[in-house]
Amino acid sequence: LRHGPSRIAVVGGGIGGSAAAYFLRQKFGHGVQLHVLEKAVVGGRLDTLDMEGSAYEAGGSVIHPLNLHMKHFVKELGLSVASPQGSLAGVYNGEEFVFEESSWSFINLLKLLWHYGLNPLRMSMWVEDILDKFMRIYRYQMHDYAFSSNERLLHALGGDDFARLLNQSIDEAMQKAGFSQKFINQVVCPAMRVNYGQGVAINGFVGAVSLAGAQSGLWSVKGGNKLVCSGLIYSSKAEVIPGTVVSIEPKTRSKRGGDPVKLYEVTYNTSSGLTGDTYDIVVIAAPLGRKMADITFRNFDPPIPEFRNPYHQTVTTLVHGRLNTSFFGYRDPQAFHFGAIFTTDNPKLFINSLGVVSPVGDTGTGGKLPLPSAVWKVFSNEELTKEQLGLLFSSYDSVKVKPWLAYPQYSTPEKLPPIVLHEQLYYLNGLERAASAMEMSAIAARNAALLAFHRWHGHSASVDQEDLHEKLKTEL
Ligand SMILES: Cc1cc2nc3c(=O)[nH]c(=O)nc-3n(C[C@H](O)[C@H](O)[C@H](O)COP(=O)(O)OP(=O)(O)OC[C@H]3O[C@@H](n4cnc5c(N)ncnc54)[C@H](O)[C@@H]3O)c2cc1C
Ligand SMILES: CC(C)=CCC/C(C)=C/CC/C(C)=C/CSC[C@H](N)C(=O)O
Repeated sequence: LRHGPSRIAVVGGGIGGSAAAYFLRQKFGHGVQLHVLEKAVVGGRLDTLDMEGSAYEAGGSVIHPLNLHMKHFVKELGLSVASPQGSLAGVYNGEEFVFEESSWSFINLLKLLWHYGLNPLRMSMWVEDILDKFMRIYRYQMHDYAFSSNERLLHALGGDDFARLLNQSIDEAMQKAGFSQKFINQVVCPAMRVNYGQGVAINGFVGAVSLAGAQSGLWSVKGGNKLVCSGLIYSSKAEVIPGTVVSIEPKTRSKRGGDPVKLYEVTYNTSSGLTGDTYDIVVIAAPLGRKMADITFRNFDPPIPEFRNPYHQTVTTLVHGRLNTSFFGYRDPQAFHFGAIFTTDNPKLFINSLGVVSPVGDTGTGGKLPLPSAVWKVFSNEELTKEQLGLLFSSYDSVKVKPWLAYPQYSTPEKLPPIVLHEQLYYLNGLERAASAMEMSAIAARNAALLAFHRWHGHSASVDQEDLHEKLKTEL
């Protein structure tokens, strides 16, 4: 029997890296030394901004009720759940509201039927069907199965349907499924713009995830979602090493009287200069690319190919102020009841969405009306100018801005990067090119930990099994 590895490095301390540390500890046990190398702060794209003494989610904020890994982490770490406050939504096309939610659910139903016929109901069923297939991952992972590529993982969940979704835009996928263009433009497109800052040209899979992100029952972590990352790293007893990984190189060390040992030399930049360490296994949990985790893979034979990995800028702007309702065509502020404004695709619009937000410590007021002066979260592709802020708000006290390289710039056909970069060198964030969400990184993390474990011990039967859905039907 092969000994376990002595040392494992995880590059990146976001939700992907911290979940990887947690699952690696679970699989490899307490004998292995775990390092999480982080160039900035633990949490990555889960972070808060402070405004007037309270903290607000500025990155990943909402979690789906069926995101079972996130749910498990929160329970395991003893954290609490916060439910976002409900507010009335409107869809603005740059000139007028094309849909206005009512506080009466019956009126809403009639409005939806009047505007879009059965499209909304059919969309719920369409998304539900995709979610049902997606949920198979939990059963596979519970039974310790891993996948060596992102394509195989997705194929094991949704077969050719998921492969097709990656090859066509959400616009094409929904048109083919019989949804009306009016519904796609006025309902589906605004959901893509608020969630991914991109329109309906994004791939059908991320489009479906985005629609799931508009369902009811969404939640977040009381105190901030990033608490999950610090909690997972603490519970995995991993050591956080502050440093920017700049290169990884394979090395072979000869052992007296034994077989040569294969290792990876990881070089990283710290405040006191360049340094390095060697590891048996390395898991990269940060998006690779020139503008991202710019890591050089030295002396690999064959070389590790570079893959195109463009990321999209989303700017989060928090504003404590009074909305200028006349910008949205409401002369009388009293008549303006929306707390969430979504937008259709109009090049003249300089925002993707704006909505009233609560501090992370707050469970929300449960009220439906925005306060006259509230904290608004604005998503835009570019930083808002003073003039633009002046157009949106009649007055404001404070503004906080956080630009992100937030999500992959999606296009079709979507090619997914490899998971296995070398024998014991793994890459998590390729799955983000299918869809970026906290749960996707957690799923990729568990898969990488299982894969590393099975490949280390030569358990080939637990990797890339076909027809798992059928095989597991008879298992408890
Ligand atoms: C504005 C915004 C809103 C979002 N909203 C939601 C939402 O509501 N729900 C949802 O599910 N998802 C949401 N997401 C997406 C979600 O936040 C991400 O999918 C998820 O957080 C990605 O986690 P990760 O750990 O894979 O990557 P990251 O969080 O990017 O973590 C990578 C880490 O690696 C570090 N790093 C990078 N390069 C190096 C290097 N060379 N050496 C060492 N460390 C390095 C980085 O500093 C970072 O901490 C949102 C994202 C943004 C930006
Ligand atoms: C992975 C699955 C099955 C579901 C995830 C659904 C989900 C929570 C999607 C949201 C993804 C996302 C990138 C949202 C960004 S904006 C979020 C929110 N509207 C905000 O205002 O911050």
